Amino acid sequence: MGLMGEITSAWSLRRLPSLAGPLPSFDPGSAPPDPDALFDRWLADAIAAGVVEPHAMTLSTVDPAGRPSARVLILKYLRDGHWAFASGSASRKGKELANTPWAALTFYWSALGRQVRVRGPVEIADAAESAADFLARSPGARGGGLIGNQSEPLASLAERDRVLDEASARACADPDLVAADWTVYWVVADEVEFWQGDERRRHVRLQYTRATGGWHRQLLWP
Ligand SMILES: Cc1cc2nc3c(=O)[nH]c(=O)nc-3n(C[C@H](O)[C@H](O)[C@H](O)COP(=O)(O)O)c2cc1C
Repeated sequence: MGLMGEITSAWSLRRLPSLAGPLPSFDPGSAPPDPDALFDRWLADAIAAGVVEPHAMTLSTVDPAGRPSARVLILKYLRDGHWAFASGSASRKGKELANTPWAALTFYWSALGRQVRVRGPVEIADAAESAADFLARSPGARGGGLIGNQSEPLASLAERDRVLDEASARACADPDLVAADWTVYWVVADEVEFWQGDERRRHVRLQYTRATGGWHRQLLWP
């Protein structure tokens, strides 16, 4: 092991507070029967608490050997237990999902001490839905998507800027141009867990699992 950084030393890390609060309480008895409704309520609370990018979430996927990788993405849609994000299918995540169409999503809103975990199989939206999502993006974001080589090695930042400028100009010139590999992915949740942290470590975990005709609710040990 090399020299440790001052802040990343075990001593310093232990001194950084976590779940210090004050944190809101969560009464699982008042939770709605449907996890989408509870997520909607918690997202509204996160926005009201001033959480920056409350719709950012960690997407976890696995490679063919079962090795996980994770990265942050934006939640694009939530409909009827289906959670969507958008990305290029040629990216690392796209390749991993093509091989193993399962994913986990994790939200964390530190101001509220709340975490939401979602897991399920992944379905690919039809081409029209992915195209509509792409066309709703800003010209700059469409330019990035048009390049279509996310996760590939890059020679230099100058090359990034040159190719991005050229692609953004194409996106501006043709507002109907759609990136060939742009894909909306739907995680069909079979599990959604709501975790409310507590300063005295009396955390509340409420897990919803998909059951025939609705959702089963279960408390879990924290
Ligand atoms: C706040 C935030 C939002 C992001 N949103 C997206 C997104 O919606 N789609 C996307 O493809 N990448 C997004 N990224 C970039 C990803 O984290 C990641 O770098 C990229 O998708 C490549 O991942 P991969 O190589 O595992 O495929 C976002 C990053 C951050 C920090």
